[in-house]
Amino acid sequence: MEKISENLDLENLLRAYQQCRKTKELIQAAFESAYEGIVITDPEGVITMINRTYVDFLGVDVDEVIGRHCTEVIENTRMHIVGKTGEAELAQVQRIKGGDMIAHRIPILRDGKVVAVVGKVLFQDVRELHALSSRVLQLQKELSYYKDEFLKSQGTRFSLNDIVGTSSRMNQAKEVARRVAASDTTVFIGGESGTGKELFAHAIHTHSHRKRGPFVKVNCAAIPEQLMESVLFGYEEGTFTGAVKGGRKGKFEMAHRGTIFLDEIGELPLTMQAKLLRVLSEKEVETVGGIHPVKVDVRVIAASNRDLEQMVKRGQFRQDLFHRLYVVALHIPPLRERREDISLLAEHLLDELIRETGVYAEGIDPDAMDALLRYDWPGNVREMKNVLERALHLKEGSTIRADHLPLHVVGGRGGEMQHYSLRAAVEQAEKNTIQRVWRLTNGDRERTIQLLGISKSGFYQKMNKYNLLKKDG
Ligand SMILES: Nc1ncnc2c1ncn2[C@@H]1O[C@H](COP(=O)(O)OP(=O)(O)OP(=O)(O)O)[C@@H](O)[C@H]1O
Repeated sequence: MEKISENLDLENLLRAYQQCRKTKELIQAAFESAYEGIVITDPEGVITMINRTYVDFLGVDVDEVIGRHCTEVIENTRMHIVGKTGEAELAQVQRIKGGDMIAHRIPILRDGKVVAVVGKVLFQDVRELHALSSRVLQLQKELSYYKDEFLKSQGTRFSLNDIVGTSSRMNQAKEVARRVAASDTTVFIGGESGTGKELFAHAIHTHSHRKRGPFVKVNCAAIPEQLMESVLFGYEEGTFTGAVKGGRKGKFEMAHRGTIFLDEIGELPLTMQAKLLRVLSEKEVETVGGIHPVKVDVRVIAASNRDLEQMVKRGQFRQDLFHRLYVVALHIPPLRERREDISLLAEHLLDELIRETGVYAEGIDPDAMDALLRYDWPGNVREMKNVLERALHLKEGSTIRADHLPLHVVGGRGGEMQHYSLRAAVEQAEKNTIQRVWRLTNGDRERTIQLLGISKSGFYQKMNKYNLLKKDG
């Protein structure tokens, strides 16, 4: 009986020993293959183990260093100190072989007493850490750049907050846009050219539940009639000469789970209007040359600066499509009907232009602002942006002045129709030129007369006429 239990004990012991050996081998392998340098000492600092990474780095042999005190092998080590204090030292900078290392020193405690100290050199040099962290920063920058580009390509760049304007008409339009954004209704945006219809379409998409989906813009006026169907609905491979291999997705499919913005919808030919109506009612598209219709989940926003109602009356626009599109109609008022927004817009656009062009301007002087406020802006916000861009490049000083603005903008003062008068335009040009040369020569009369190529008497006559002597002389 005793013999049997002795055998069993021995067998258990053997199994436990084998298990221990296996574990030790695993630990050894992990220890040796570690990228960091690892050293283990006893509480006094005598090295008991050291891995290959560390000895290779130190340029010593393992056998040479085992049993030696850590201070004899490793510069600036504190393993023996941690052995005494029993307190871990983490992420400490330790200079070894002329480089700054990051070191961890961890005491191993048993029954409250230090039995060993494990030291780890995490990076071979702090510079590596710096390099790594600057690489991470670089990658973060790249990531945010690509995120931004992605959002731009998805068209989700503008929100209602980016639409400048605090006039009651503009606030009303923004409020309607905010309300319709939440639903999936088709929206028609009307308004003169350059009033910000596209901006509103973007903002509605951004405020809708489709914001993570694509925003696809189609300029109906820019697509040749014969290509329109394949551009909007796509085509199958081999449908026509020049067709891309594998076919091509149409704009509707591209906008799946997002928004399609049909700009200048008034320019859509009648044949295409019928096809568009079908897509809107069936929610599926038929690709050119395709057999089966494709289901699409798309919200439609359409815009036009033309009076669609009039077009319906004249038989140029389908009545049924008109009603489909006019579920909600949003009208963006022209700038001349919300003059309160002009100065805010001008300042906003100038800031935007400074960022875009890199040309700096301090601001717009009161005279120039006065001209902007009086002008009728037939081209609306887009025209204002063009006028300011031109002024930004023309200006010699730091602010935008009236004489940097086009004649028809400045000439608009003092009467609605004045800018149509040739005499007024010529006079304005004369005045601007004299003023500019006068400033350029710092008020040097002789030089001004010479540069303008006029007589002395002619000069005084014009200076008086335009009231320039009192102002500048
Ligand atoms: N309220 C606004 N705030 C800031 N920028 C604006 C505003 N309205 C228009 N813009 C800017 O003016 C320019 C023209 O706007 P947008 O293209 O949206 O006009 P649109 O009505 O769609 O013109 P079109 O009918 O010619 O297509 C753009 O650069 C746009 O960013």
